[in-house]
Amino acid sequence: MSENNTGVDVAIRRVDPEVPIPAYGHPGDAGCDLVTTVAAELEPGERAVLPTGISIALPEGYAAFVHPRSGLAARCGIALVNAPGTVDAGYRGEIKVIVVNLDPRESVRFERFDRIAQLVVQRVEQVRFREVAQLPDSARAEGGFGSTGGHAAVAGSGAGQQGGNGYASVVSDREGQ
Ligand SMILES: O=c1ccn([C@H]2C[C@H](O)[C@@H](COP(=O)(O)OP(=O)(O)OP(=O)(O)O)O2)c(=O)[nH]1
Ligand SMILES: [Mg+2]
Repeated sequence: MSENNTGVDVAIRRVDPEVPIPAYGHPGDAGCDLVTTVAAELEPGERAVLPTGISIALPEGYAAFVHPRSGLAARCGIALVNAPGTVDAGYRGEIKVIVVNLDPRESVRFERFDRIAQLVVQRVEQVRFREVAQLPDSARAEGGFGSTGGHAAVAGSGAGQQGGNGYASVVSDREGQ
């Protein structure tokens, strides 16, 4: 593990006194790994909220994002339900990681202090929304959701209700949830 002598100071408190302070694996890495402080076994399709043993105080104008680890995703099918999880600058609680086992057959076991996710700290802006009757023109305009083409075929996508872009559309009437 390399020392991080540059960058932004972030106050960290160990909720679990034995947890290692997160560190960047290599100079220039974007994320530092988070561990679980509890052992857990996830059956296929099961999810869990795992504690990391740390809380932090980010400076205003920053947020931290809890990202998946690609090795766990590729080897075991572990994903984060809410990826990337957002840690607000004002949050002083313990950072938690919402993992899910997407492997259709194998269960996955984590031991205490296994690395389960990575934390990426970034500057963020708060904006002022200024309502207008018409938005300024742009090259993309309202194109989205595959408008540039070249996407993979979806098996069975011929059936069901289709939007103008060829994707089945799911319309929810559950507003404001
Ligand atoms: O993966 C995550 C996501 C969030 N949090 C913490 C930090 C964050 O500041 C707080 C709230 O997260 P979020 O805003 O995503 O959740 P919410 O469901 O909107 O809760 P709230 O109403 O408290 O904002 O929970 C985590 O520890 N891990
Ligand atoms: Mg929120």
